Amino acid sequence: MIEVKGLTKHYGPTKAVEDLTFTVPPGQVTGFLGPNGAGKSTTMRMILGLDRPTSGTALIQGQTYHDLKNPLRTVGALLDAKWVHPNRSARAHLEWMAASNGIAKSRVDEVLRLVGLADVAGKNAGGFSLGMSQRLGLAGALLGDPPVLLFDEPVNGLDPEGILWIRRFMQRLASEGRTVLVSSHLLSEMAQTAEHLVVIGRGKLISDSTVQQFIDRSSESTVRVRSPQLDQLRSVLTSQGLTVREDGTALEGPALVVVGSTTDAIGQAAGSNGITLLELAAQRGSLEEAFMKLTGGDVQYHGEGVEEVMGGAL
Ligand SMILES: Nc1ncnc2c1ncn2[C@@H]1O[C@H](COP(=O)(O)OP(=O)(O)OP(=O)(O)O)[C@@H](O)[C@H]1O
Repeated sequence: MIEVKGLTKHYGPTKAVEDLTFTVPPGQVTGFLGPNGAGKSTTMRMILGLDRPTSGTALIQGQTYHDLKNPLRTVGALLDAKWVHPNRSARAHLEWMAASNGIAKSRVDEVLRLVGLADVAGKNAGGFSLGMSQRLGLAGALLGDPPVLLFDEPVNGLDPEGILWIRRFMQRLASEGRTVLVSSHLLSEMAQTAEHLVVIGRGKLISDSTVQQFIDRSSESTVRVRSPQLDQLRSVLTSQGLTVREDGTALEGPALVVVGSTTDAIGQAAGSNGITLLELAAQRGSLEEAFMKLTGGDVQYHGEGVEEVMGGAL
């Protein structure tokens, strides 16, 4: 379990992380989501004792990182896959890590097998593709068989096969009862990977819920309706207290968009008032819209490029 309480980090005038409080429970993948510059890496670095908080605390299994007696046996992390020594083989790299942390050499072959690198264990890690480097990073994180794992943007730059592999691997680690925190700026990716979602923007907590709750709460459900008696239908619906908008995008003729109702309720209301319906369709806001709506005001890089940053991300 990871417990973050009032965590704050200021770099001069930059408030990278501001009073963050959330808990990462074991047994499920928790997505840590936010646009670029939201403060995800800074938060993870503070959890791992690599950055000192301005205030607040981050506990791993009830202790700060610095108080852990056997850090590698308690928490594993994948922050930057390319930090391995370029002239070392994958096995030599892991053996060096194991030796400096009092971990048995036999564990090295175990983790190489776990991440599917057993066949290339003797090859220079410097020549590894990004996907293989990520696997080696994972092997390093798993050396101490830790109950807590942190991954910072692990699928960045990977091909679809690599993404699928990492996603399944994280889910497997969680199903073994481990605490898995994985950061991403991709809501669509997190929706397929995580069960629990902590969303931040500009260093502040925006949402802490299940992925489904986040989607349900933030993406607006509407019903689109067409009728030859549109004015009559509008007054019936507004008299029931519903919010009704014109649908300007309709090619087939005028249509209404009704907020906060269901196709059943609207169909009944139309029927009991003798109104003919030509179309009655439930519409769900997309995940992308939900994320934009919630973090839109919190995107750090306004102005030029924001379309690219967000559009490319989602
Ligand atoms: N060492 C530092 N010195 C000054 N400012 C920093 C430092 N590290 C991070 N920041 C600033 O803190 C903010 C949060 O950065 P951080 O890297 O944690 O965000 P992030 O959500 O991980 O984004 P990304 O996905 O782009 O890495 C940004 O404004 C960043 O410029």
